[in-house]
This record gives sequence, structure tokens and C-alpha cells, in this order.
Amino acid sequence: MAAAAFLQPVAAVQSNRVLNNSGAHYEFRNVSMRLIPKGSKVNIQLSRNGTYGSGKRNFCMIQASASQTSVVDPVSTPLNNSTGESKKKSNEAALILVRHGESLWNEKNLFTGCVDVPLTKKGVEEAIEAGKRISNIPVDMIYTSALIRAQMTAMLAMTQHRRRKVPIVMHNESEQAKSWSQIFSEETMKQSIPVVTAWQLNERMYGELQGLNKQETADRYGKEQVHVWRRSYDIPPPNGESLEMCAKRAVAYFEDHIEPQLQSGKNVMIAAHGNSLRSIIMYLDKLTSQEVISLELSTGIPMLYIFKEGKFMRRGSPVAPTEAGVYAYTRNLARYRQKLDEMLH
Ligand SMILES: O=C(O)[C@@H](CO)OP(=O)(O)O
Repeated sequence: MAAAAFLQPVAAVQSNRVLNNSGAHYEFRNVSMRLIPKGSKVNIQLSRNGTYGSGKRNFCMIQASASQTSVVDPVSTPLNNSTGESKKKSNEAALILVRHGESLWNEKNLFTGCVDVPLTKKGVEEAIEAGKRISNIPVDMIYTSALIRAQMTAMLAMTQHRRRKVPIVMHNESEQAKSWSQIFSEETMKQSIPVVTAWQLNERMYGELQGLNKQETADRYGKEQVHVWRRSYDIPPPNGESLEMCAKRAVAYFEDHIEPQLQSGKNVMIAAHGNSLRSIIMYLDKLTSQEVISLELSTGIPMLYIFKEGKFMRRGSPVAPTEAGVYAYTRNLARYRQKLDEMLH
């Protein structure tokens, strides 16, 4: 099947029933399909009571064939197997951490926490700048929080990547969402980067401070008290999460979901928040609770780690996409950079 494929909402098809080989009818509910140009063949997958089968029928400009396709899950399928761009002979991978760009509530100096606000224009520019800095570093998987400011940052950053892969948000929240967002072209899959969103990477929940102005809160409760709420390790703000509580869920997620990807040689970018990233950095750099409270992260500045032989090595922030030093960190990064240059010049 050579033609470019794309997903089509089921509702766009003219019938609400298809006929399978044995003459049985299936409702269109849970049908996933691959559309190709007129006259070509298309495979249809039917999901009925959890089982899959193949259907055959002419409708619109599609002719259905009896052959069956397998459902390809981009998260579990290695995306780099044909380009060889980040094949790991040694067990090594790049990890990029980036705090979201400035949000509308950063700009207004409001406690934000888990309130879902977007980036400002400056935040958009910061995200694009972050993308330029990492535009020569391989990215096979992206993890973001469930909040739009982190997701915008990841997406905007990837618009700058020289490899030009397309970040695609995975929707696993329901069987239907999963089935309706499937991709049916291996070629397209190879050119995609799965984006996994996880609430565990959210900013720490700021409780009753969310939406309050930081300066006004300091004027009202005292600078010291607000400093304790903002920067102590284990004292939570009223009805909110302490950094320790935030670290518990963010680090558990990192260990359970992200570290296995790095171990398998995938290069990962995480776009998240001041406090969820401080928690993860505390884990990566083995910081004490005293050390982590003085760690401040700027918005939109990517940080690079190399994961090798089970250890994380902090490599700082690439200051420019062409910064030679970054690519000298490992042979794989150097090779990737060289391949991009060859491909794109
Ligand atoms: O308001 C927030 O959610 C965070 C991040 O902007 O603030 P703080 O600097 O106090 O961690």
C-alpha cells in the first residue's frame, strides 16, 4: 500500500454498517480505517466485543479488501529502526529536561500550580528558542505533564528540530480514544514522535494559594511564611502539596515509565514544571532536600543528561544548536549530528 494514509473520522463514511466475508453486519462503532486514493484497496479493522476481523464492502470511493492489518502502537514500536539514527550499541541515551516557557500567570506573578494556563507570547518564543538549542539532539519519545503550558512548550520546541519528525499526542484515556488515534502507515510512524502526557509530571498543587498574587500573599502573610510555602522541602502550602509530595509522584513516574525507555536506548525529552523537574533533578543528581530547595529553573532552558550504564550524567544546557561541546559528549550524539548534516545539506 504505497499511498499516503491518513485517519478519517468514521462519521465521514456514508454507511453505518459494513459487511464481512460471512455476510454478518457490524455497526461502525469502533471501526478504524486507512483511507487511500480512489481505486486502491483498503484494510478495515472491526472491533466488536473486543475481537478484530476484516470486512469487505464498497462505499464512497473506498473498496474494502479482506486482508487484515495489525494495529500498530507507536509507543511500543521503536521509531528509529530504519534510520538507525539513534540505535544504541552501548546502552546509552539522551535525556532533555525543559521547564515550560513563561505562562500568563507567571507574567502576572500568580501562584499557578495545577491551574491549566497557556504560554504568553514570550513563553512561545522561549519554547521556540529551547527547540533551537536542542535541534541537533535526537528525540524518540516526549513526556509532558497534563498541563497545556508544558505541552505547548514541547510542541513548539519540536517545530525547530532539524530531523522534522512530528510529535503526536498519544490518547490512551479510553479504548475509543486509543482506537480513533491510531496510525496506519509504518512510514508515517517512523516520522512520528510519541508524546505521552502524564498528570504525575504536573506542577506541584499549590492548594489555596493557586490564583493568588505572590507579592500580595507575601505582604499579607509575611515574606518568611511565603518563602517556607514556596521553597521548603516538606512543608505544604495550605491544602496543597509540598515539594516532597510532588517528588513522590513525579519520581515514581520517572522510574516506572521514563527510565525504562532510556534503558532501552530511546532518547527522551520531558517538558514539565519548576517543581516536578526539581524533583526529578533531585533524583538524577542525588541532591539532598537541602540542596534541592535552592535549585531554581529558568523557563524554557533545556538541560541535557546522558544516561549511560545505568547512570545519569548532567551535561548542562546546550547554549546553541551548533555548540560543538554538546555533541562531543558521546559518540552517538556526534554521529547523529553528523547524519543530520549529511541529510540536510
Ligand atoms: O506558581 C507556581 O506554580 C510555581 C511555578 O511558577 O511557583 P514557584 O516559583 O513558587 O514554585
